[in-house]
Amino acid sequence: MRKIVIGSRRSNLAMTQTEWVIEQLKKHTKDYEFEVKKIVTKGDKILDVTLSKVGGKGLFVKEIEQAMFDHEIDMAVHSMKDMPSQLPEGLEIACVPEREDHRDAFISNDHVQLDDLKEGAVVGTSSLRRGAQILAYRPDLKIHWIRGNIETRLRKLKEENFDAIILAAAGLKRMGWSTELITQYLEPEVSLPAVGQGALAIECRESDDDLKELLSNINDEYTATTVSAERKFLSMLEGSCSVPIAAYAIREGDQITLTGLVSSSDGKTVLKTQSTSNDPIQAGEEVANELIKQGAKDLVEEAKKELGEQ
Ligand SMILES: NCc1[nH]cc(CCC(=O)O)c1CC(=O)O
Repeated sequence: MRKIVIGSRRSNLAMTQTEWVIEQLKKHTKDYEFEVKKIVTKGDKILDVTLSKVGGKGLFVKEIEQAMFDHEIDMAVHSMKDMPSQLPEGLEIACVPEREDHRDAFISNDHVQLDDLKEGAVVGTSSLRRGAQILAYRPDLKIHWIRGNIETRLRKLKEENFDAIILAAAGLKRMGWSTELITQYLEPEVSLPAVGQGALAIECRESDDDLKELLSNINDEYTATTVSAERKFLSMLEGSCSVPIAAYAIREGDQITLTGLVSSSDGKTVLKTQSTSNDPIQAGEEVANELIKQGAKDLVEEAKKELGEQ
């Protein structure tokens, strides 16, 4: 009997996601045992600055990937949206289970709806993407940065000077938190989600054929296809963790429709477009190329310059 060692970040969300994957895998096999090994990543240690300033996405996965190369662990369960678009040689996303809710969740004190927040109200988020889209929708609001895990942010909403915060609905649902906590779901028309939001990425060594076969049992075709369109879009806008970027794809029949967005942090310039194709990669390329034509790379360059100056 082979033992599969799974690396996980230590946060409650990461552990819950890892335990969920183990439960799913156990439905398909009795030939494996599973062990979870907690790994602290740089992203878990740096909590006082916005992610874009400390190096963006790779932060939550690097140490975990190293442990895979070192055979200390065999696989890892990540939030898809924390995954860089390029994986290191030798590792792969072996499966993508069914996506949880893709939407952002708006949570306010006293359950005041976004449209009803008083002028100048303060919304807490650590995401450039959420901040920019909220400002595009309600330019009068103030965005204040808030970091920490889900529990910390909910506590800060009550204890600090925030009128509302925005979190991924998926995280709250996975953790089994009451959805009554959520004042309002923000549909993609208001807040287009992060690439891969609500989906998981299960990563392992490319050479581990037995494990890959086991993992294929919990792959969800629909999620894998739509997320691949979103990630192709992301990969074509390099350096984009310094700029608000969002994408969400759906599939109807064999047609994939991808919506992509790149904007300035203040929400004043928003580039957004949509493309439909039966090939997710083509949809990703078309949306990226159209936004590049509209000036997306200039927005990325401007944002990088601003970050450098701070
Ligand atoms: N960046 C942190 C992170 N990574 C994944 C989730 C939530 C779950 C998901 O989107 O899959 C969160 C928290 C949040 O954005 O509120």
